[in-house]
Amino acid sequence: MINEGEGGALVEEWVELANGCICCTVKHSLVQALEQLVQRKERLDHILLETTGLANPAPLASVLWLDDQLESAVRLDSIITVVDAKNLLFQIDKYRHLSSYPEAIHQIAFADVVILNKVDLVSPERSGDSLDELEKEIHEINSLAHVIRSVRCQVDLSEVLNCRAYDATHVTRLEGLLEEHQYKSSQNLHDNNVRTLSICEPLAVNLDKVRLWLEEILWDKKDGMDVYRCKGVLSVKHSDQLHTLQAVREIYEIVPARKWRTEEKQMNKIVFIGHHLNQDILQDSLRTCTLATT
Ligand SMILES: Nc1nc2c(ncn2[C@@H]2O[C@H](COP(=O)(O)OP(=O)(O)OP(=O)(O)O)[C@@H](O)[C@H]2O)c(=O)[nH]1
Repeated sequence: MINEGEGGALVEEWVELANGCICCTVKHSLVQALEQLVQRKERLDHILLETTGLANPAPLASVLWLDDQLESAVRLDSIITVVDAKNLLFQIDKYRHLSSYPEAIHQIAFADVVILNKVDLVSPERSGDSLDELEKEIHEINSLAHVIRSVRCQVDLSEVLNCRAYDATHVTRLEGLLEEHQYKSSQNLHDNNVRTLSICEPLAVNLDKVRLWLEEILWDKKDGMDVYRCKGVLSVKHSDQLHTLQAVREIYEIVPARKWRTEEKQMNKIVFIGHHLNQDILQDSLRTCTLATT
């Protein structure tokens, strides 16, 4: 980190972490280092953490999100993935018939914002290579991601900072995402691809049952399903509150966010991003959470 010291001199400061990749071995010391940094600075607006191009964002996202729940001074705002528009299709095509996925796919799947960069290198005339096609590919993996096209990553900062993507009480944004998802996802991929799908249930659910249901999916990988992220709104029995649901890998959070409005149709709507997702199993098993406890 480079700062202005006394008399305008530039001062370099280092926070040293034990040798290791921040996405796995040193994640806890990273959080401590971030907290120290915040305490030492008078004013720090944002921290941008750039991982290596081969990092899987999941462990880091989980640990920062968890830390946020522990009321740390540092909170996870959003995951931003920069995609090379020239090479994206090549990367995606490589995995189509494989059972494992390159990190490029994980990084799109976990992203809240995707910066589709180097758009100047994509020719709009070539069929199958247009920017719309690229956006469609991204949304088939993750229809909740906000895609911004750019050249040399020149983007409006308001689109990438203060997104509050993990803020359970920021319901307006979440509802907007769930609404947009309907138009973006084509739902025509095979079940074993990394993709987004959504389920709806009009009847109110039993909260304890939903927790067990979710834990079976996220922790036990019910029927081989592997969920990366999950977002949704819940209509909970005996509650006048709209509840929000968020999950990153095994960690999830369900919180009351606001009162249902009288004109609103109360329902459960949940979007899953992951692979081997089975819409029928998810839909049917959620329905059992609406039944009375026996
Ligand atoms: N035409 C064009 N070139 C770009 C754009 N963005 C970056 N470049 C060039 O692409 C080359 C590689 O840069 P990046 O893709 O940013 O490199 P990177 O993968 O982030 O590299 P590391 O940070 O070292 O991992 C450089 O020569 C950049 O000038 C863009 O939008 N359009």
